[in-house]
Amino acid sequence: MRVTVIGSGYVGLVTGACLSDLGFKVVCLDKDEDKVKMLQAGEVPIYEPGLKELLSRNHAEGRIRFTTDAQLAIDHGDILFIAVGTPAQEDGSADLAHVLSVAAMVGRNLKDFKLIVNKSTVPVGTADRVRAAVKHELTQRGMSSEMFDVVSNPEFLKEGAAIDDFMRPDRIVVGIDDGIHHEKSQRMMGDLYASFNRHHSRTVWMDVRSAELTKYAANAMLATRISFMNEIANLADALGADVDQIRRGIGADNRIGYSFLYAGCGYGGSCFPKDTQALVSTAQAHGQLMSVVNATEQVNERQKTLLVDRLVKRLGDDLTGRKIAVWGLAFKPNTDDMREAPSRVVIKSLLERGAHVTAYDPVAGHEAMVALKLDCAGQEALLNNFNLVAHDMDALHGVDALMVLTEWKNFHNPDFQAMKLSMRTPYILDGRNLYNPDALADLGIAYQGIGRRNELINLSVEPVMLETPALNA
Ligand SMILES: NC(=O)c1ccc[n+]([C@@H]2O[C@H](COP(=O)([O-])OP(=O)(O)OC[C@H]3O[C@@H](n4cnc5c(N)ncnc54)[C@H](O)[C@@H]3O)[C@@H](O)[C@H]2O)c1
Ligand SMILES: O=c1ccn([C@@H]2O[C@H](COP(=O)(O)OP(=O)(O)O[C@H]3O[C@H](CO)[C@@H](O)[C@H](O)[C@H]3O)[C@@H](O)[C@H]2O)c(=O)[nH]1
Repeated sequence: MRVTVIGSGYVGLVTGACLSDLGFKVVCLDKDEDKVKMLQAGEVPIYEPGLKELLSRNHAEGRIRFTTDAQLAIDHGDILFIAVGTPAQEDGSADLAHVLSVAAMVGRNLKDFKLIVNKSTVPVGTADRVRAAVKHELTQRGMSSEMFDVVSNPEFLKEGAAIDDFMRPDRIVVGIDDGIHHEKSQRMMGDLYASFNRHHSRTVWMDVRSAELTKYAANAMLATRISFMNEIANLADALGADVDQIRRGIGADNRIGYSFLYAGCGYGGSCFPKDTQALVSTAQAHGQLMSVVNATEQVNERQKTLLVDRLVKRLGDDLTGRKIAVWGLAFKPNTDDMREAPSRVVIKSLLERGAHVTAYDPVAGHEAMVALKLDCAGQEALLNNFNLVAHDMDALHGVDALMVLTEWKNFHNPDFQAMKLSMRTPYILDGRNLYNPDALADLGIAYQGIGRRNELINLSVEPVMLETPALNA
């Protein structure tokens, strides 16, 4: 069986690389010529651990190719994956333009039976729309409209751990509807994922609509856990309790489990924010309420501003003359993805208040500049007060505070003594709860985590007063 993957982003490239590594002959199609040229030259346009090695090995062994040639790509695969973006529109609903344009392109190029597998995250009913778009093109060409099937196979990989997630899935959700091709489609999907089902079946078979909704339900559930813990953390701060102890206390209950209970400065990324919005939007369109998911989003919006609110409480609303360091820009470690990263909200807010921001991220610096330029469109002067540095310690010279926004491994055990010497005021706002509050108090570093008994912890290190009294407001 041959595989074509349409869309060479995080999901498409990982899918293509992993399936080629399992022995399938894969063609990856993308409409972005620059991206395809890079891939053909052995470069990888995104940062995802292990991806470069996997692609170059399978490319060298002739199992994976990259192209912009739609006809070649459609001819190649027995299975055609759709893995293009489904970004949020203004009203929160998913933009299906890329998915439907791929469907039409498939219909224009189809010559014999193909199984179209939708891997993009799409609202319920999208498979029907894909089917209709392909049929429309086939009918235009006077061809049989029965020479394809559409199944749903949502993807559950996490960025930063994408290859491991793909190669060792908890489950594989496959939605297939009744119809003349049902048996054939089920057999093809079974063959495709046979390597993952050897010991026990990880495939959960269902109908297409349920599969489409399963993806949103999974992301909304995970996002809800995070927002729930963020609210517990904020309450813990007010009450003098420690959310990390609470996390361990509740995680030990098998019914709850330990995963996705980490409080922090809000969730970001290309999935949770847009998928929760899309779910709410779908529910609205069908006259249903999604109160829990709505609340999850609201809590997350508030959480992204929490660190700035705390800083302002200490230093005043006007941060002119203040220097703030930021460690971590990507929405999570091990990725360069800046989509909906909390750092974007934090940095813009600091710049708008007049602060000078010096930031460091091990890999996302370039993407961060692109994102911040977008965020500051029309207010470009704000970026005069922003600079990126190449080493974490370089961000700290003379700063009034350090904000840690992404839990990259190399931030876990920094040289606190050296940091203290470098900063104007030793004050850390830890958005990912990396540090031990008591240890930092002993070192004489003012510290605020998320839900770490903040009201009780050593904030006795007073902020430095600036020379111009107005700047101390
Ligand atoms: N990123 C993740 O971690 C993740 C995980 C699971 C599911 N998803 C879902 O998978 C889908 C893809 O996400 P992504 O992060 O890989 O997106 P992405 O933006 O990284 O990549 C999408 C790619 O599709 C290409 N493309 C767009 N239209 C095309 C067309 N007509 N023909 C060929 N190529 C086209 C773009 O050029 C781009 O390279 C989304 O629906 C997303 O919600 C993403
Ligand atoms: O306990 C936690 C876990 C995560 N996060 C934050 O949540 C966001 C998302 O993290 P994660 O889920 O690890 O990364 P994604 O790559 O966005 O993966 C999510 O979104 C993908 C796209 O739909 C799904 O495929 C994955 O299953 C789902 O975990 C990040 O900002 C994290 O910092 C927390 O704040 N606390």
